[in-house]
Amino acid sequence: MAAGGAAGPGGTVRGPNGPAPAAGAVERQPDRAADRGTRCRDDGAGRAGAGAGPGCAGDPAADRARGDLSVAGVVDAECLGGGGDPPGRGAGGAMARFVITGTGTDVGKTVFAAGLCGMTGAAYWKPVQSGLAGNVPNAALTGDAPGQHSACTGRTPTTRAALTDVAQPGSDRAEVEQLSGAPTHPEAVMLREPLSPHRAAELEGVEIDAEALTPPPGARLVIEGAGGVLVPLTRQILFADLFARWQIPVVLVCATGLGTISHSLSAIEALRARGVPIHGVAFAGDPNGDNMATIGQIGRVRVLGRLPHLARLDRAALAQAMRDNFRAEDFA
Ligand SMILES: Nc1ncnc2c1ncn2[C@@H]1O[C@H](COP(=O)(O)OP(=O)(O)OP(=O)(O)O)[C@@H](O)[C@H]1O
Ligand SMILES: C[C@H](N)[C@@H](CCCCCC(=O)O)NC(=O)O
Ligand SMILES: [Mg+2]
Repeated sequence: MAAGGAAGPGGTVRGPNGPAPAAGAVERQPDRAADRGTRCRDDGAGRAGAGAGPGCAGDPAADRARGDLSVAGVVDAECLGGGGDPPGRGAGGAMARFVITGTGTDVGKTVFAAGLCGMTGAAYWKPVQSGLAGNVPNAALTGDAPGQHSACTGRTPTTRAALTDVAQPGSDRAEVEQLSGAPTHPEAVMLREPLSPHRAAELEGVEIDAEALTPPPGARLVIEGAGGVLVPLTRQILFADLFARWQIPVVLVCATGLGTISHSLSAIEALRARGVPIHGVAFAGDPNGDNMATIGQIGRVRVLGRLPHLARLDRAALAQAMRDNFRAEDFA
């Protein structure tokens, strides 16, 4: 069975209030820093100097908007002459399409994607979802042979979940609808086991046709990958390869705590090696100004903000946290 294609049956998009309008196409984006004229001077001490433009450390409004970033002296890529990757803004500001990827699974991509959809009015699409049988990784399910897998799960290998215009409980799509009310596109591929898509697909006898995975139309779109940047879709094609083909700017969601520097810089290198445009990094987790600054500086990426852990995660709290910690104009 081959699986793939744009946004499921008919390329439809649904929200709580019914189908949303769809228009537009993917296009390569011009340089945003030049567009905004916001490159900043670095004073040599890792902090933007006087005259820093909006969006750079040293700009009081930007610092306020980014919460603790200014405290640690974060210098974003624009300030260091980095951040030269193509941005998420198209000619005339008409297009705002972003891929949300991350350093790994469970880093907070779906929650950030929901927040971004809520903040910008974008629609959401997750092309490939694995783990509908329970989004909890289970080492016992990673056996090589389908027979072993079957024995571990105590049932015969599943068939691919039916594509539906209604978000499936437990899917990232359902979580985004709940947390944002955004219109969502059906997944192109849904797989039951909480495994890398290539393996979940093999266990179900599904052949993922990566060539056929084409983003749905729409000027405002947030696309979420599965797991981290080098997760295999098939044994030949990784998510980063797909992003390179699409040339849609990615936002890399990174943790803030110990271990994130190497994970984040590795992901950035992998994306750059494939020519994937990086829009910036969105952090998720507790404050850690130096980790964020270090990743921004060494990775030459724009630091877009940090989404804190929310004790009560609901639509209102997420919308408020996005307003407090990110700037909508950075995603315009
Ligand atoms: N800011 C936050 N506040 C509270 N809980 C959060 C926050 N961000 C993420 N979580 C929780 O952490 C878990 C993992 O987050 P999330 O589902 O967004 O990860 P993910 O990167 O999308 O993973 P996957 O690779 O499976 O798509 C979820 O239970 C989610 O509700
Ligand atoms: C099961 C997870 N939740 C996720 C897939 C994560 C794959 C991680 C593979 C790896 O890096 O080892 N699926 C998904 O986002 O649809
Ligand atoms: Mg997710």
